[in-house]
Amino acid sequence: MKIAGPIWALGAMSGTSLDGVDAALLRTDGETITAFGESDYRPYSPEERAKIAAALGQWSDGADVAQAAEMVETVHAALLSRMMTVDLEQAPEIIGFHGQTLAHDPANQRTHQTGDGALLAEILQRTVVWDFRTADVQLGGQGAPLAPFFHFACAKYLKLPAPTVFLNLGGVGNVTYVDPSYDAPQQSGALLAFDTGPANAPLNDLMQARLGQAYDQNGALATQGTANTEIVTAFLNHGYFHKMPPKSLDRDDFNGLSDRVADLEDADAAATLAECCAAAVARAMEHMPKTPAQILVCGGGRRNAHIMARLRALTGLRVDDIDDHGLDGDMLEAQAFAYLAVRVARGLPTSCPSTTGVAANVGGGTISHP
Ligand SMILES: Nc1ncnc2c1ncn2[C@@H]1O[C@H](COP(=O)(O)OP(=O)(O)OP(=O)(O)O)[C@@H](O)[C@H]1O
Ligand SMILES: CC(=O)N[C@H]1[C@@H]2OC[C@@H](O2)[C@@H](O)[C@@H]1O[C@H](C)C(=O)O
Repeated sequence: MKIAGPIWALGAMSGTSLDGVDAALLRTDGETITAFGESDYRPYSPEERAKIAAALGQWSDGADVAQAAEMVETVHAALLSRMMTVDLEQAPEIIGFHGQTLAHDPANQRTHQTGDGALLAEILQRTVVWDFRTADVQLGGQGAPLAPFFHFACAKYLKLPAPTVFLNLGGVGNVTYVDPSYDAPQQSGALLAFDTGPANAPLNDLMQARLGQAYDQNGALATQGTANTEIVTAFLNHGYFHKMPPKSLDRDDFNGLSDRVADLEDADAAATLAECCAAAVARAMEHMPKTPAQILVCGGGRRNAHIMARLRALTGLRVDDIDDHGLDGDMLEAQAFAYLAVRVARGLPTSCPSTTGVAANVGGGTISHP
């Protein structure tokens, strides 16, 4: 498809915290953000979440994966078709569909996002770009994170005057260092991106197992506890923290962490897991090329006041909720896949050596027309 100027694009992301699907409209030419549009969120029911959980870690199309795929496709089809008519002035010409990551193993050049974008193109009668990560891992990259090119565009949109770190606190945490003095994201020095470590996933698992709650609302439980320093120190000795970036994680790479807090009281266990999340981010800051002016936090974890306070204490930096700068911190990932869809359609790169460690710039993504 020919893209001569800015168009409306619709992006959808089903993240590693398994909470639901975000969808957002963005007007862009794949380089500059022209306007942010409507957005919506469709939470997964406990039964739907259980279907994904049953398929996590699987690579082949057995019964669990087939059930998860069908559910992910059905939920996306309903949400995206609603979004396509939410405002006719924002009718999208293209859709970026991430799908749901079930497994991620870049060392063996494989990553698995479930959900069939070709099927969605048929159902929605619109061009769908999907399978964004495979090309990158096949060329030796991490296949993640992919939001960094969009973070670069956001830095330009916000006219940020100095290097800034975008921090996403989802199930897993990831950072993008952006130097906005560069002209394009793929220029050497413009970006450095990688996953920091586990963020909300272990805390969510703890809350679900012990209290039947989806997450520690506002960090209320963690605030009442004391972090166990021995466990945090052992956590920081994990091999992942000794690797140089770019590097990425699977949701369950730190599964053992839950066992380590098994003997702690609820509040102390929550405080320990929150501390691990914040300490991993603080460790990540040691890799930044220059001290950033600020950390702008997006993703649901920015609502955990306890984690935000610990980030400020451990990094000594200004740590802001990105909403305070006029963006919607819940929708950055969905917007990112809208943005990346347009880039793929234009043949522009979506990752580069400093964002995924790939050997050369890559434009990942499969394009399916209806
Ligand atoms: N009010 C809140 N207080 C504390 N934590 C919250 C709050 N709201 C959301 N969260 C946390 O944020 C999580 C959702 O974050 P988000 O939607 O950014 O994750 P995701 O997109 O699934 O993950 P990823 O970025 O890893 O793909 C919830 O599972 C919860 O842990
Ligand atoms: C393999 C995979 O799905 N990774 C996710 C996950 O969730 C957060 C972090 O780990 C990040 O690396 C990535 O998602 C975001 C959207 C990204 O690619 O930028």
